[in-house]
This record gives sequence, C-alpha cells and structure tokens, in this order.
Amino acid sequence: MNRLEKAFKRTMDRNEKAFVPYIMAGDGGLNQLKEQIIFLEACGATAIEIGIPFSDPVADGPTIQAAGLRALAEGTTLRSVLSTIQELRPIVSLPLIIMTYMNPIYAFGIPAFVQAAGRAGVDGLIIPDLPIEEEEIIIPYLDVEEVELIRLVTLTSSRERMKEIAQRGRGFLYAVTVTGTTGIRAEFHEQVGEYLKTLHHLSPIPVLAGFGISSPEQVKEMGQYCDGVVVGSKIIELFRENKRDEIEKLIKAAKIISI
Ligand SMILES: O=P(O)(O)OC[C@@H](O)[C@@H](O)c1c[nH]c2ccccc12
Repeated sequence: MNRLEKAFKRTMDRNEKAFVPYIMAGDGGLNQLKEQIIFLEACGATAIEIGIPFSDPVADGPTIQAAGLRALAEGTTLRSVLSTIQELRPIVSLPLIIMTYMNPIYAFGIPAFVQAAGRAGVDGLIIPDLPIEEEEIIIPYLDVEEVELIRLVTLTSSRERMKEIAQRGRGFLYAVTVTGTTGIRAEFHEQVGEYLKTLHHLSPIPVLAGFGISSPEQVKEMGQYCDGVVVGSKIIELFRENKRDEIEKLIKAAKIISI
C-alpha cells in the first residue's frame, strides 16, 4: 500500500472522515510552508494539498489568488517547493499532494518534473486543467515514480463521465461541490447531497468533497455523503489570522461524524 492508501485506510478503519487541508506554498515564505505542514499533521489531517503559485489560476477564487500572488512575490517556484518538500519528507509521514496547473509543469519539463516530485516524496498530483482525454502525456511518468493522479469530477459532469473518471481513479476522487471557483460559500446547490451519494456509490476509491467548505457544520454535512472533505480558502484565512485553534476544530469535525 502506498502512503495515500494507508492514510485513507487508517481513517476509515477508525470510522472517521478524511480531512485534507489545502495551503499555498510560499505564502509567508517557504519556512512557513514547513511549519504549516508540521502543524497540520499534528492536528490530525489525513493528507495535505500543497498549491503551487501561478499567475493565471483559472479555478481559483479571490482568497487563493491573493495567496498565490503573495507567494510569487516571495519568489516561490515549483523547484523551490519541491526542495522544501524533500527536506521535510524525513520528518513528515502524511501523504503530500501537489496542486498545480499544467503550465508550470510544461515549463519544468514533464519527465523532469515527475521525477523530481517522486524523489522529493510527493504522493499525488492534482492538475485541474488536465482533462482525462489528455492525461496520457503524464501518466507513464507518474507510474514509474508511483505518484498518483488525483482526478476531479464536477456537478456538471455527466453520469457516464463520472463513472469513467471514478473507474480510472487513484488515491481519491475529488468531487467539486460548486459550479465556479474556489472560495467560501454560505450555501450549496440543493443537489450536492445526491451528487456526492451517487459518486460514493460509483467510486471504487474514497470520494472527498471540496470547494466552498469553511465551517465544522459544513464539514459534518458533506461528510455524511462521502468519505471526507478538502478545505482551502478557510484554512488560508485562519493561518493569516493566526487562529490555529479554529483550524484544529475544523479538522476535528471530520473525526466525529458517524454514519
Ligand atoms: O478554497 P476552497 O473553496 O476550500 O476549495 C478547495 C481548494 O482550495 C483546493 O483544493 C484547490 C485550490 N485550487 C484548486 C484548483 C482546482 C481544484 C482544487 C483546488
């Protein structure tokens, strides 16, 4: 079993839901990244999604865009993030997932990037602008390094497409819960529960809901329909405001749902 499979198995064996926080690498500098990863592991996160700052982040809302601009202003690059992860890997046992658009990967070179990610100890990749029809450009390299591609489905995907993506899935299936960009939402589409239940039924791997989730109540609500949640914008805000106790509460909320 790889690190991702083990982490999900451990979570499910304990009857808990998974909680995957998203943070922007280099927001506050790369030392901050190390410190945040260590803190999130201590709080009981299941895995961590690490965003690579990019100048044209089409799926991101204002909070993550702003965090990306701060990180770019700090001089953060894909290469510097990978070396930070490599330094940290001996002391962190959580699965680490990189979220980046294709452009920085092209700039790095696909084979060189995947090899560097594998050697740094990256467990998974989320690439929102890589549709399944195009993924063969990277999959053979990922297989060699044993890095998993985490695939996304959205509320507007057809049932056929959901099925196909779920069948191909590795690590976990990322179920996007809004039609739009990342960022905190007060309310969700009324069909979100049905959508997550359908996916959960179709998918051979864990299904995690992400986009818009920001409160312990929402963590619990989404957790009823699937295997856990991803929370980004709210985590970034709470780190900025130094409200670490609230981050801990959010993560703990995923541990006390029982269905
Ligand atoms: O910020 P939110 O609304 O909590 O959404 C999660 C999200 O931040 C993270 O998973 C993410 C950030 N950028 C993305 C782009 C595509 C898919 C996912 C992401």
